[in-house]
Amino acid sequence: MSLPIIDILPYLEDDRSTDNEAQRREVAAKIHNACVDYGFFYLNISSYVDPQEPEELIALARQFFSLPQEEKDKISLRNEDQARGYARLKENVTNGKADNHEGIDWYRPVKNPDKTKPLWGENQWPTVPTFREKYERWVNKMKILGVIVMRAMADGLSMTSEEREDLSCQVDDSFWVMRAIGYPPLPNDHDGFSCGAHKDYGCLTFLYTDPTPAALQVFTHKVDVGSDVSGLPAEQGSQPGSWINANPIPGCVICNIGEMWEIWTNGLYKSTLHRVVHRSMNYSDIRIPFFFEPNFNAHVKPLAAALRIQADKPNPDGKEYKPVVYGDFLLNKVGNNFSDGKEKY
Ligand SMILES: O=C(O)CCC(=O)C(=O)O
Ligand SMILES: [Fe+2]
Repeated sequence: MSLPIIDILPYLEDDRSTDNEAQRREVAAKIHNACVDYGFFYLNISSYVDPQEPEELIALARQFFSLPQEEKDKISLRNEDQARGYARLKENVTNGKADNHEGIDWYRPVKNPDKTKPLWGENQWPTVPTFREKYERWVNKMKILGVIVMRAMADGLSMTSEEREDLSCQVDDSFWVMRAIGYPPLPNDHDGFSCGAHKDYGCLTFLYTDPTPAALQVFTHKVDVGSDVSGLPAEQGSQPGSWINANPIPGCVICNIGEMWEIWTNGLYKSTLHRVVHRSMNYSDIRIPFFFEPNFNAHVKPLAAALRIQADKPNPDGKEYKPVVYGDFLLNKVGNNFSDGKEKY
């Protein structure tokens, strides 16, 4: 069983011929179905980026992670707002357990930075030559891709042009996050995870990775797919379903939706649990997710278009989704992610 593969090409083209319209409708429908069924899909972006470009980013991150610890600590997030910068191995915590990874996070720059305020500091960059310019170029491309995929998703929900405009105003100044992660292999007798099961909290994640297989695992509610993952703790509580591997596919990023999409669609699209287990190899697995998020002050609430769909087919779990301001939701989340918890704020 593999997640759907969707080529974004028709949404990149400027021509609005009848052919292109039909292709766009097909892409929008595929994304809609993937979001209802899995909350995850492969997005083929080979006509949007040169495949060499993300490979260079992986090589640059590998170069940084192989530096001596004290070099890496020079850009520690502890110098800044506790979020922007380098986090050592096991400094990040998911579900109360230390993750077996190190990483660097960069967020959308803010006006009047103040590192005493959560998330409001400045980004820190490795001195590895060309690192910053190449990552910044990728961030710009992924931001544009985010807007393009949002347009396709609005079409997939049959939104009116006014509704589309209203949604695009919630993401036109995305409070994005770029992350480079290094996962050293888990020791064979280790019962934990490289990154514990979690949902992403924002809007859209575009994940590019080195070719290491069997690292990212995705939880699917479908019970009729044989799980290709065994011998690990359940982590999903009592929910029925299976964990499946999401191996990298050349030319694609792995795309998943975060909790904001769950609210926008009143639970029609589910933000999906995923986790990383990297073992049995003798090298670090390098992975570079980009998180396309709503604006910091976006008011996120169930969209009329999703409620129209649900009028025919109500949300089976009957849960009521409450509106949130994205920035407030984010501040609450990041406070929970590091070893010393909320106290640092
Ligand atoms: O490294 C991966 O494959 C996934 C990382 C991830 O889920 C995250 O950073 O939110
Ligand atoms: Fe994630």
